Amino acid sequence: MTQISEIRVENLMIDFPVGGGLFRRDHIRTAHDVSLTLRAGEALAIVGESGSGKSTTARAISRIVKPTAGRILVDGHDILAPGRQPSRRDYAAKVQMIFQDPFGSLNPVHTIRHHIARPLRLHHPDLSSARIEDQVIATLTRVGLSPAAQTADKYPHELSGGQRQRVAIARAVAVGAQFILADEPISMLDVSIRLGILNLMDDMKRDGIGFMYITHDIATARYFAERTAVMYVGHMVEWGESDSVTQTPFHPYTRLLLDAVPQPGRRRQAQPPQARRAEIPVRRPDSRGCPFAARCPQMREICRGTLPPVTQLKDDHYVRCHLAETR
Ligand SMILES: Nc1ncnc2c1ncn2[C@@H]1O[C@H](COP(=O)(O)OP(=O)(O)OP(=O)(O)O)[C@@H](O)[C@H]1O
Repeated sequence: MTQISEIRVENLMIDFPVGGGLFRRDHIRTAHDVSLTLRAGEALAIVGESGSGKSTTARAISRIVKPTAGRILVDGHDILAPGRQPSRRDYAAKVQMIFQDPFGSLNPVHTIRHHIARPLRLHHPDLSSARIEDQVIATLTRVGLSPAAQTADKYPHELSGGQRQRVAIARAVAVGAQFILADEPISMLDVSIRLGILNLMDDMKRDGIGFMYITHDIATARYFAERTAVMYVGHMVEWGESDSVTQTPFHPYTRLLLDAVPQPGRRRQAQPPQARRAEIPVRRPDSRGCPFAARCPQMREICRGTLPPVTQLKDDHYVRCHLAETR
């Protein structure tokens, strides 16, 4: 299986039709000009509140959702271009999604062995049963589900939430995932076991697996991901090296997210009233202005009418904010 070293998303736009009659359909814009790069052995965190377009972006990369515009380049090859599309099965094996609720993706009537062995058989029809069993055991051991033979005999309901998420990761690895798009993989787990899953994914980075880590929690993004992109209503508002984005945040929305992170010994600052009151807006293809304007404590007149351009703050730190233009 050829190795993918980079998945680059360029200027992705995703619109969904909503309501309306047959001929006058309205659209909402879920992703606007999203550009990002996933690299083998690294994690990119996508951080933002509900509805910011994080999952839709991941679904476009995994080819579940067809983008309205933009390019997805896998090692330079545009997989959306006519005639250039890789086989769905091959791509799906290499680029896999895992979800918030691992129970939802496991079938309660089948053992863990079945869940790992079935995709292995599907993707490697030439493997003997003995080899499949060896791989099931090796994979369960690799994700920390030891003793693996005992775990393999169990049913999903006999495992804890953390163990089930490990099974979901094992299943992705078993079929040869090179990139894992992890959509809030720890948010439903007990706080005490979240770190174990993040550490497991961190180990897998060292084996060359690339991650897109979708989260509401900028604190775990900083812990796990080399790079972080903050999204707000379909727009990337700030991105770059995680340390730079989280230690020297520029965008008022990033600062709001960081301010909401509890820190021992620090009293939470009072948030500006605008940041608390405004509704999260719905964006349409013809929406203008900065998506965060209505909530922004530093909103200026230009923010209402003009989408801010991208400003480079440092070597690997970018922001879309009018305030950055007049620094
Ligand atoms: N198939 C669809 N049809 C119409 N609207 C959709 C569709 N899929 C997603 N949306 C809308 O797109 C917006 C972004 O959704 P998305 O799930 O990508 O956000 P998110 O940042 O991942 O949020 P969450 O953390 O809640 O999953 C939401 O307003 C959602 O309702």
